[in-house]
Amino acid sequence: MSEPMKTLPTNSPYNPDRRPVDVAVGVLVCRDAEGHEGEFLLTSRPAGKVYAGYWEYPGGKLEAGETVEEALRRELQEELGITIGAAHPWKIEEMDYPHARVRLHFCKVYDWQGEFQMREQQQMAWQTLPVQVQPVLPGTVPVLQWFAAERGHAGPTHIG
Ligand SMILES: Nc1nc2c([nH]c(=O)n2[C@H]2C[C@H](O)[C@@H](COP(=O)(O)OP(=O)(O)OP(=O)(O)O)O2)c(=O)[nH]1
Repeated sequence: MSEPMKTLPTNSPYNPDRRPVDVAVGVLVCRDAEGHEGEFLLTSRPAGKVYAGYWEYPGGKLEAGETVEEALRRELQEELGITIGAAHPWKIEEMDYPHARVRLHFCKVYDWQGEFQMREQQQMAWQTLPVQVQPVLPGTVPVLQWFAAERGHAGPTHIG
């Protein structure tokens, strides 16, 4: 008699078929009068979350029925106290972490209103290449490489 087929839980890190969780990520970028892009915002992951203290772009998981832009607007209001203008879809990247498989929807944001408030006791840092804060979340590294390609930046994208 054949063995019964063993199935892994959908979210098991050992299950290659586990479904990715969609995450809306905001890349806030400053532009000069000519439209050239400069500093971008990184925030540290709050205590109590996986990868606490690692630097990333602000954002979070989509809730049921939300679009990426709606989720981003909600997350940045909740985490930073700012109201964003348009979110410009930039890149989509999947990352397979031990804790979850995520599909990251990176959007550039050029306009926002309000004072920044660290509502989750996180830290914020305006950065350019090479990024000086560390450690950087693995899912953040590709973004720095996209910036490097756009900006013709040679050499390391971050320290550490
Ligand atoms: N916010 C954000 N998350 C990222 C980035 N890169 C990256 O791999 N991730 C991963 C880390 C997490 O596994 C996931 C985001 O989940 P999260 O826990 O921060 O989202 P959330 O704010 O909705 O958290 P929670 O309500 O479930 O506590 O995406 C990034 O640049 N920004």
